[in-house]
Amino acid sequence: MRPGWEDGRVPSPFLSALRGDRGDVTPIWFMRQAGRSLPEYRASRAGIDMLDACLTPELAAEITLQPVRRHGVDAAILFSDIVIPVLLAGVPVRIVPGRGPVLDEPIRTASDVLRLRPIDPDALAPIAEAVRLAVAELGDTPLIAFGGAPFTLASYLVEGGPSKDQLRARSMMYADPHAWAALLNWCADVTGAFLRAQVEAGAGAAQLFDSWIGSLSRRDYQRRVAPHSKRALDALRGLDVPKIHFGVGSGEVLDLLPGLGVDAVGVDWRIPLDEASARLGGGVPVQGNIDPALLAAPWSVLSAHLDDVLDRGLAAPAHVANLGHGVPPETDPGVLTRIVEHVHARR
Ligand SMILES: Cc1c2[nH]c(c1CCC(=O)O)Cc1[nH]c(c(CCC(=O)O)c1C)Cc1[nH]c(c(CCC(=O)O)c1C)Cc1[nH]c(c(C)c1CCC(=O)O)C2
Repeated sequence: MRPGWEDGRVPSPFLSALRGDRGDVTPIWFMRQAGRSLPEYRASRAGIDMLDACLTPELAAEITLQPVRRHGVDAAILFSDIVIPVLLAGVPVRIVPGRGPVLDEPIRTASDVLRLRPIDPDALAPIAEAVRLAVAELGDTPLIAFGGAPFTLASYLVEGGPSKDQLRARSMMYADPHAWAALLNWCADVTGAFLRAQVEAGAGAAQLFDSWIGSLSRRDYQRRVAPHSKRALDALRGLDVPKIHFGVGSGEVLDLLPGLGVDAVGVDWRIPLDEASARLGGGVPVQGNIDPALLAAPWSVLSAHLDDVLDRGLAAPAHVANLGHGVPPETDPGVLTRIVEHVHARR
């Protein structure tokens, strides 16, 4: 009998791929699959603030399930946000539609950092409950836990909102290295607690998102950021789930990422997967890297791109198909369903 079949459950192609086993079918899910591209999401969210929705377990679970029902993807990802643990640790943050997380009082000085408090584990109860509700409905489809990497979180905290090149955050790294290290440790600990709560409640895999990693030099990433990302992932110590690192613009640091202790690496659209796999040393499962810009292209153009991504993904031990970044809100959801069918039909 094949391992994993003993208990009568079908082994998940997604979890197998993260462990390095290439099955008959390439698994697929989409970053930001739960969101504005879905009419059922817009209906569920009508009149409800984004962060309130994340903290309402029944609603968060329902939104988590929507893309699985509609597209037949191989994994769900919890409907939540990277700033939820920041909010639950008592830092006022809101999400401005069309912009992203905003803080009216950014964290910029050593004394701002000193005022940050650890997260109270009880505050994570609504997250754990949302995970339990979603997992109960998902059956054999695994749920992905996620968190924001310390650098991406710190960038929002220091800048007070989204920024072009994270200059203020990168300046703090040199202007006050001690405050910087303390801030990144705090971010690692809150995001680590968020990840751990999701996995303890039943998530089957975990992904760390470092959306702003591409603004860092290799040297700064290695010395002043990567140890904190590792600290966040180390919060999952003792829990047997595969871990994925995803960063936007991470090409120059790709080879450093397996050193964080992850099982698989997500790749954005900028470098082809065969090149990414070579940079990773050839032994690491990859995830990605359909260019979101092609979602609006004619199907012949998009499907040729999908085939190219799948062919190049063969260079790695295993491949989880995904976009190179999140689903744009204006995406036609029918295109996403068609991509899932196309990827699943290829052998
Ligand atoms: C940087 C970042 C954030 N949040 C996240 C990241 C890392 C990944 C990335 O780079 O995209 C992570 C995130 N945010 C959300 C998820 C849910 C799971 C999923 O992928 O489906 C995940 C994994 C829901 C969300 N998070 C957000 C939405 C949109 C809220 C809405 O519908 O109004 C969703 C579905 C809000 C949000 N939150 C954030 C931004 C930039 C925005 C977009 C603001 C906007 O364009 O309106 C911060």
